[in-house]
Amino acid sequence: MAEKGKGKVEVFDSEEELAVSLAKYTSDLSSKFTSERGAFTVVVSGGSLIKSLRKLVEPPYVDSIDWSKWHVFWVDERVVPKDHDDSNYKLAYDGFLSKVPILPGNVYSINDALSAEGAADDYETCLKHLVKSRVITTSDKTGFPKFDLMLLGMGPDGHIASLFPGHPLMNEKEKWITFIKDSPKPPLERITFTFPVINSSAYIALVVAGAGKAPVVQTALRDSQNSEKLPVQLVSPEGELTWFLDRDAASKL
Ligand SMILES: O=C(O)[C@H](O)[C@@H](O)[C@H](O)[C@H](O)COP(=O)(O)O
Repeated sequence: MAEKGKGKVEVFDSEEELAVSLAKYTSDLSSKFTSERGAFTVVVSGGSLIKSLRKLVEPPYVDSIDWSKWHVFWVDERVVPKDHDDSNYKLAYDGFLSKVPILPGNVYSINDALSAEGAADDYETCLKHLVKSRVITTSDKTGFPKFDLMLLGMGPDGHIASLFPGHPLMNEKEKWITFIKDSPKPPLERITFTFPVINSSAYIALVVAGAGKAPVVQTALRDSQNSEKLPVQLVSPEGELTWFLDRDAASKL
């Protein structure tokens, strides 16, 4: 099922099948970017996405992917110590990163000794260095950093990253990374990529499973008339957008 302007929509009978297909998609893009430019920049969210990446750490992908070329980033991170249960770094490390030979120096986690403002600035500075050294490419169109692949979850309210419905951060046009101190989803303090960076991506996968998200999937993919757009409706990458939905999440389409 293809939806003009809203990306490609893939619906799977189960979350298990979704996870199998997501692993193949990610592995294919890893091969493409690794051979084209010797690096693969991958941005992950927190939440249930990490569990849906579980097939990547199993054969055949665990052995066939050239993990040494991966550079891993977080689209959003909670401002907590890295060993805290709320940390998106810890979630990804425990469920994914600790199981594959990605170089520790290629894992770009938040500086957890800083305030939210400080951590956002520090992360943006880190990205600027990586753009300079061409690990991260730049969009010719927007001048913002262009990541090879963003793997994003979506909340039941339609938020992506830490960009929440109706929040002024949705309108940030200049900063690459910003911070929030009044997140409606706990914990309160987070840093997040902004829309200009998210939408400069070469590939974005929106990974959504479960019946609880069916109403917002319906709004995002069927109802373009609502005047105030949800964050997920503003995801519109320069490159390709693919929705990975399980049957429950797609049940209202
Ligand atoms: O820090 C976070 O909360 C996550 O990074 C967030 O952006 C996540 O992707 C969505 O909230 C969806 O989370 P679920 O998949 O768990 O609903």
